[in-house]
Amino acid sequence: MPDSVDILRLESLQVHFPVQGGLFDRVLGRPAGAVRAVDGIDLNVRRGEIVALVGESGSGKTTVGRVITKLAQPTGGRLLFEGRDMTSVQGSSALRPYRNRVQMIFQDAYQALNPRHTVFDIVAEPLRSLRLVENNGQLTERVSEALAAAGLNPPGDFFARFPHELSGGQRQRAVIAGALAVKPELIVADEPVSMLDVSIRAQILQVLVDLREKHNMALLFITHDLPLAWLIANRIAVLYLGKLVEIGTADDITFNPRHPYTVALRNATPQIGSNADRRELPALQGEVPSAARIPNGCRFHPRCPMAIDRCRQEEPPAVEVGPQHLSACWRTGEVNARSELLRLAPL
Ligand SMILES: Nc1ncnc2c1ncn2[C@@H]1O[C@H](COP(=O)(O)OP(=O)(O)OP(=O)(O)O)[C@@H](O)[C@H]1O
Repeated sequence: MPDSVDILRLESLQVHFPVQGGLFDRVLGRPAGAVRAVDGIDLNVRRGEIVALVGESGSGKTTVGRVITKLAQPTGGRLLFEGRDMTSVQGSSALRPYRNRVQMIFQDAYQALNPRHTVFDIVAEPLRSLRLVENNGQLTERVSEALAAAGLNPPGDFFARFPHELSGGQRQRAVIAGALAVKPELIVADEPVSMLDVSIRAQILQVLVDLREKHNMALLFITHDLPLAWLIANRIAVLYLGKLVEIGTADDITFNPRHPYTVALRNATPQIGSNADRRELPALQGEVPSAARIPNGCRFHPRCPMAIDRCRQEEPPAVEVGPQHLSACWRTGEVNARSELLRLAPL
């Protein structure tokens, strides 16, 4: 079970990318805009906890992961690791201790692996560059340990292989081994199984769950797939256009959602629950609006069947709707009550 101690904390985190205005904007003196990829997020991850960050494409999930792993710099807010403010720490030597403790696993294992390096060199690379081993004996030991923990057994059989000699599942295991080699305390995994066959997904997820159980490692699991999030996570945070609209335990988010967007996401995945148990909200339709043009008021209102005038004008704050459960919706009480309105108003 996760500790009560936060290993990671995001406070009002913001990442805005400037966009160049068009010719007309410049002629008319209109200010250049911004893509508000991450627009004020508060989130904590406890030691030994798996938190899933769920949202549609373009909601800002990867950008959050890149900020946590210091691959992107926030434009506002704070990133705290074990209470220490890491927001403005930069430069490879200043970041070395942090990189020993926080690692990222990317979605596309093929791209993440250098095709000209052997599996041994791929897994050894962070150990060498972060100067975590003193001699070759130690290096071989740590590489073997990481390969075994990622399920590549016996490890020695994989040392001399190149990425093209591995199956898709083995490649993702090699990527995981590279992240594990440094024995991190937090891993950010960005859609780590979305490119794998269904039959292999469960095995890879099991590797991640085992790490939490054996090493009390924390995991931020980024996915667009709510059932997958429910399967693996202790808590789920639902992201919509750069803002968290709901956070709660995996069971609450999946079976007792209190935000219309979460209900719609859930209804878009027929494998959850029985038909009788599903909320009578039609599946989510329409595209996520651009993060360069975020609607006023509640950003979900143009797609929300429950929207009222207030939703078009005022942004709802996240309010507590149960233990460890927050929802940012003016009508959250009615979402819970399975109102007639949900049934009547089509998306
Ligand atoms: N470097 C950048 N410059 C400008 N806009 C960017 C940049 N990186 C991301 N964005 C924009 O920020 C928004 C969030 O992108 P992000 O990749 O974080 O979303 P995501 O939820 O991970 O999507 P996906 O699941 O498709 O990867 C998108 O509108 C994206 O186009």
